[in-house]
Parts: sequence; structure tokens; C-alpha cells
Amino acid sequence: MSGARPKLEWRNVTKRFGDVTVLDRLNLSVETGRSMVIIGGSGQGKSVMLKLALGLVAPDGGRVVLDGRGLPGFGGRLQRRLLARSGVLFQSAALFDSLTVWENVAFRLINADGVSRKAARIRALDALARVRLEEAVADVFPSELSGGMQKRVGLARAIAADPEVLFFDEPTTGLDPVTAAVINDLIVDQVRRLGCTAVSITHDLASARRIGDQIAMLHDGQIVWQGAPGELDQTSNPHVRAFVAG
Ligand SMILES: Nc1ncnc2c1ncn2[C@@H]1O[C@H](COP(=O)(O)OP(=O)(O)OP(=O)(O)O)[C@@H](O)[C@H]1O
Repeated sequence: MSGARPKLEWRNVTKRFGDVTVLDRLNLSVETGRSMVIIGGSGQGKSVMLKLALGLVAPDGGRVVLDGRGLPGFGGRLQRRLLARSGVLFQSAALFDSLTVWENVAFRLINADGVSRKAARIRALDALARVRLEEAVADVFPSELSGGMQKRVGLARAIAADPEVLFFDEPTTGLDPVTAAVINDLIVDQVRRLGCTAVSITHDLASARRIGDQIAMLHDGQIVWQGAPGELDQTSNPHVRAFVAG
């Protein structure tokens, strides 16, 4: 469901590494049920924004807020609760080589949520079907699959526990354009189906246009522009124009 209520917010967030200020009093708000894509050049801090939202690094100033409540930082019970409500598709798909495909998809269900192996396998097969992978794939190892199929498995794992927030880290990196388009479409389908809030970071403008309701441009530590995908080509913002021009 769409709505004006923010699900996730970076409020006045500053993040430094040594003398380098990567994020400088940055503000961004993602409404419940919407898909926000953060674009920006290499090294601008997109991954740092994602890590802050996952509670994997702590801000030096400001805070990240989920459902109106500040994230507690590392390792605590509240962070575990946040992660339990999130699904993440990592850039590399980040699958465990020694586990079969279904065991990868079911990993959290079995190891964190206490679901029995039998029930978890049923849910894993359902998640694999949703990303259009056949049942035969369930019992092979990730190394036997193409990069695009591994991404689908990563997506199945991200959606298997019906998350409230889905994070996509460079979802199309390393894929050919046809496979990238398939992954983009699957992301759009699944975000709609789950009715969840999505946050993606990407260099890939075609992917941003496809999967975003809103696009935010990160530059020099701040969000310098935000708009709908259709507005990317109309804006006079010089940073966006340069990015769109490639
Ligand atoms: N743990 C860390 N220690 C020191 N510096 C870091 C750390 N993590 C990130 N940085 C620095 O923060 C800056 C932003 O990095 P980040 O990976 O978020 O950029 P990005 O926009 O995601 O880039 P890319 O698109 O190339 O992945 C970089 O200068 C990076 O070197």
C-alpha cells in the first residue's frame, strides 16, 4: 500500500571515515510501500547509506529512523528485529557455496526463525517459483548456476520471509542487459506483490528507471535531487544531467 507515512528515514545523518566526511547531514525519507532508488557516482557513499540503514555501521551524527523509531546501532536485540523485518539482495548474491539452492533460500527461516526444515523447504520452493526458477534448481549448488540465476536465488532468499523492507545493492551489476531486465522486472513484481518498501542503490540508470517510484541523487554527502523517474530527463540539476549524460 502506498501512503505518505515514512517507513525509513535518514535524518541529518553524518558519516565520517577518518578525516573524510562521506555523508554530511544527509536527509532522505522513503514512504511506506514505495520504491526508492539512490543513484550517484562511484565512492559517493551509496553503500554507506545502505549499511547505515541495515545497522551495519553507526552514524557519527543524526540517525536512521524506521517506523518513526531510531535504529539502535550494532548487535542489539532491536537491530536483530530490524534485520528480521528486512530482506537484502547483495551485489554478489552472496550465496553459501556449501549449501544447496533451497538451503540458501531457507537459511534465515531455519536458522533465525526456527522454521522446521520441511516447512522451510516448502517456503523456499514457493520463493523460487516466484522468481521463476524451477523446482529442479532447488537441489543443486549455487556454483552450478549462471550469474543471472544466482541473482534470482538471492532475490528468492530476500523475499522468502515476507519482509517489510527490501534492500537491493547494485542488483544488475555484472549482468548482461537482457538478464538485467529480467531481474529488474522480478524486483518490481515482488515489491508489488509483497507491498513492501524498497530501497535500492545502483549505478545503472536503466535499472533505476525501471524499479524506482522515486529516485534520489547522492552527491558530495547530500541528496542533491529527488524526483520520479520521468523527471530525470527534465531536470536542470547539473549533477543529474551529468549522470544521465553518462
Ligand atoms: N569501512 C570503511 N573505512 C574507510 N572508508 C570507507 C569505509 N567504507 C566506505 N568508505 C569510504 O566511503 C566512501 C563511500 O563509499 P561507498 O562504498 O559507500 O561508495 P558508493 O557510492 O557505494 O560507491 P560504488 O558505487 O563505487 O560502490 C568511499 O570513499 C569509501 O572509500
